[in-house]
Amino acid sequence: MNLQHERILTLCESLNLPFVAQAYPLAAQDAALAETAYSDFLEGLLKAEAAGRNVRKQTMLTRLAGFPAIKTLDDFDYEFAQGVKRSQIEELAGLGFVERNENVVLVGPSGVGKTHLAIALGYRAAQAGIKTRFTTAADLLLTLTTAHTQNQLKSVMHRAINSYRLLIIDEIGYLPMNREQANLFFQVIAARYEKGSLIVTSNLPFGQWDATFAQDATLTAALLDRLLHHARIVPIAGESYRLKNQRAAGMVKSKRETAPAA
Ligand SMILES: Nc1ncnc2c1ncn2[C@@H]1O[C@H](COP(=O)(O)OP(=O)(O)OP(=O)(O)O)[C@@H](O)[C@H]1O
Repeated sequence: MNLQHERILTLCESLNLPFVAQAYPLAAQDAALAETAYSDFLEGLLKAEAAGRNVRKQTMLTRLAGFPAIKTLDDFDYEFAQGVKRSQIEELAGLGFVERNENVVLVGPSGVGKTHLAIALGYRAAQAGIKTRFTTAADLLLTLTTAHTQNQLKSVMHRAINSYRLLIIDEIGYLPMNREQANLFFQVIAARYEKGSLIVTSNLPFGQWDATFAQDATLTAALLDRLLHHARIVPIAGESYRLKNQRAAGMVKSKRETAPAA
């Protein structure tokens, strides 16, 4: 414990300053060579600690979000996605909608980039320090029905739904729900209403949502009312990006080619 280096490392550990501990030997050497002012040296070390903590938090929030893959807005091809306005997506990327507890609804056929955009916005949020969670409608329902049968709905609603500032629910519309599932889903939307942001994706136009929600037109109307009251809707049209290469190689026909002649 006689070496100053060891004493500094011990102090950094007890004061929880891991990034100062990491940065200081080189920073001290550089400062001695450059005859840096003591205050600049200290500021540099504190900046290293702040930057290190920020990266650690971003990594933790990205892991916590449970994205199935990382997709970014830089990877998104706006030329391909029909109807998506770059200006609208860039405005959403500013994350003001999360501050205002508003929702984003991405609607369009399979493969047009709804999940890609939802993840990209969620990733932005996690990078900005916002507690975010990605789930599919099917996984969410499984969690909720299990909690319901185990009489733990309240605590699971808090842990899996309300504790996140941004909740992404992917693929609404692919699985028809029974009445109990539709009720549970309604509770999620109602619990988040004006309290936290949602990004949802669906392949179904809103007029067909009752087909998913147990054919219950009243419940579907109440759900859409809450979801869409403060929402930005992003309609996406066009062909599936997944089949882009096959179409280009002539292995799959485009929608235009398969449409009946007018
Ligand atoms: N405009 C685009 N630019 C770049 N990649 C895209 C674009 N659209 C889709 N992709 C890619 O194509 C694949 C399918 O897209 P995605 O899963 O986002 O589609 P989706 O609309 O959610 O479809 P589904 O309803 O079937 O889930 C992903 O790998 C995604 O990154």
